[in-house]
Amino acid sequence: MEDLMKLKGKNIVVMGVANERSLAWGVAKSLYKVGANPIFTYRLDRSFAKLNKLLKEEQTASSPLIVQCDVNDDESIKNAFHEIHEKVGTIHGVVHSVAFANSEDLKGDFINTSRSGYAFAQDTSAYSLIAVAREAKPFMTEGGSIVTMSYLGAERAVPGYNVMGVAKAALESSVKYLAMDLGEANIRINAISAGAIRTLAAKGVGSFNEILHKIEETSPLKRNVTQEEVGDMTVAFLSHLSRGVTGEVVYVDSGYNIIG
Ligand SMILES: CCCCCCc1ccc(Oc2ccc(Oc3cccc(O)n3)cc2)c(O)c1
Repeated sequence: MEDLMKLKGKNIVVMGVANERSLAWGVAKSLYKVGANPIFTYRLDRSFAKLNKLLKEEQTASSPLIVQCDVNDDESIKNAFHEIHEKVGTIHGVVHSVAFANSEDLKGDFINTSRSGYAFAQDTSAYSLIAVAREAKPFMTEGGSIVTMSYLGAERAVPGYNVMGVAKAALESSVKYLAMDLGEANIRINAISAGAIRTLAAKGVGSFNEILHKIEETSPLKRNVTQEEVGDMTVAFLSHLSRGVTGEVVYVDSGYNIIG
């Protein structure tokens, strides 16, 4: 069978697995399906524990590399990518599935967003992609692909999404500016804009349940999307198949975003 994806044995850094519901874990499962070699980064110890448990259940061939990385800290990002390069050599892809905003900034009126809350959401959810791309680039000597996760709230005003929507707008614009810089190194960078999926993070966003129901009623496919569907489209963006695409945002949302 022709190897269309060309991901066998490729080193893909997956950032942001917090538990079995994380989008990043969906990406990891899709990467195992195509024989790639995921390397994981985590922030909190409880994520490290969850990751180890998930990987044991997944019966992965060799025990994968897991590295601590706090995306609010440039030194931590630099050290993480140096350690990854030391251990696996060339990096062929990076999945950035990391974001955070204070819960008080994810409900009520956006106009009441604090200066510090706004800066923290931007730093964690948007600036972190720039820092990750900068630190990964020197080790992506064979070219490659970077994928980040966004949401419709980057483009539309979605009640409750508030400060995270503005952070995702910055993230999606950063994807285009980073595509400009990374292209000459044959590194592509794109965003997946995922439909609402019940993750640990989703618990922090007000009006989440209403949105899930609305997608079932309104979207062309009349259903919500799954972690696996997001994982598969991310792998497509990491693979040879999307080699002509960079600076793009693709919606994996049952088509919800196209409906007026
Ligand atoms: C009202 C919009 C409903 C659909 C929201 C879909 C969604 C779900 C989760 C998303 O990812 C995060 C990540 C961190 C985040 O900040 C959090 C999460 C939990 C607690 C907390 O204090 N902050 C909020 C959303 C995301 O960007 C988008």
